Amino acid sequence: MERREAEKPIVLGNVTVYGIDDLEGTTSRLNLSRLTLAAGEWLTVVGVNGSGKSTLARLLAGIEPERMIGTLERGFAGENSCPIVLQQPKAQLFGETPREEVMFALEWRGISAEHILEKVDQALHRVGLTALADEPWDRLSGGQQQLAAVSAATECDAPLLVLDEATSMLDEQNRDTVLRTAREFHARGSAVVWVTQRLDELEPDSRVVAVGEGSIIFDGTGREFMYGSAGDEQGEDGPISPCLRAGLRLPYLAEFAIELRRQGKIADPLPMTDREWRKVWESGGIGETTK
Ligand SMILES: Nc1ncnc2c1ncn2[C@@H]1O[C@H](COP(=O)(O)OP(=O)(O)OP(=O)(O)O)[C@@H](O)[C@H]1O
Repeated sequence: MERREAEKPIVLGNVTVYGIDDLEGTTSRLNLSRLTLAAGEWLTVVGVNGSGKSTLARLLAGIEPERMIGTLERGFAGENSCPIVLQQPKAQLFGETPREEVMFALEWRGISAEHILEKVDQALHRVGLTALADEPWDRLSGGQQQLAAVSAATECDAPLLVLDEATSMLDEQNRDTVLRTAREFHARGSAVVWVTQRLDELEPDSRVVAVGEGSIIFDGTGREFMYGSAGDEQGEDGPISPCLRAGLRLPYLAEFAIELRRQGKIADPLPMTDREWRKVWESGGIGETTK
């Protein structure tokens, strides 16, 4: 790909994705006027069940549904569709076992035969699947299949990786492993689309898009999504949280931060991370807390 093309964003313009029989009707699965994704960006997509997250994630990965109108410029992602980890991993697995799955990914990446076996072992070890490497899929749990799919997808050398609720079947430890693996992939310069229902996975300064009833209802930082900003509709206690507008429940600690702000005990920017909360406790919970 030419250098200039590799720097262009993905752009979705005036996109509507229709449901099964309603191309002539008024309902749609997704309807947005414009959304861009820059090379190397990390984008978290949130929203309630059925809001359109997966439809959006697939589009960003380059998988165009049949009943779609609008434009999809692939920019830095190029013409090929990108690796995507689906909520139900079994639908996407090519190989018969975790080892085969990762091996195919490495072959696709063009890794030479002499290095492949060692790299497959390392990849499976990273996600804790060494002992299950040669087991057929029906002897693995849904979560273990999800780990194999993540392991294969992150071994690819792609400009974009899409993970659609890739931790939905995982316990806390494996969820951390997958999040870390995705962050390492991102640190190598690729863009990542991370679809989640778990608001504790949001980073304060990272971009979040919220989807509601097929529309983009928020596009800003994680902190703005949680706590609102000056430009948002104001309630009695400050800005109304876009998280609530998206129909999602605020995490307990976020509710607590808003209550402390209401009581005048802490000020914006409200804390989100463990480190920021620690500063609140250390400062006695009053005044400028997160800077
Ligand atoms: N293949 C399809 N054909 C027609 N409609 C579909 C198809 N897949 C999904 N839908 C509908 O499109 C809407 C958005 O679905 P989508 O899977 O994008 O939502 P989601 O936010 O990812 O949901 P969840 O969190 O439950 O996975 C839903 O109303 C769903 O019923």
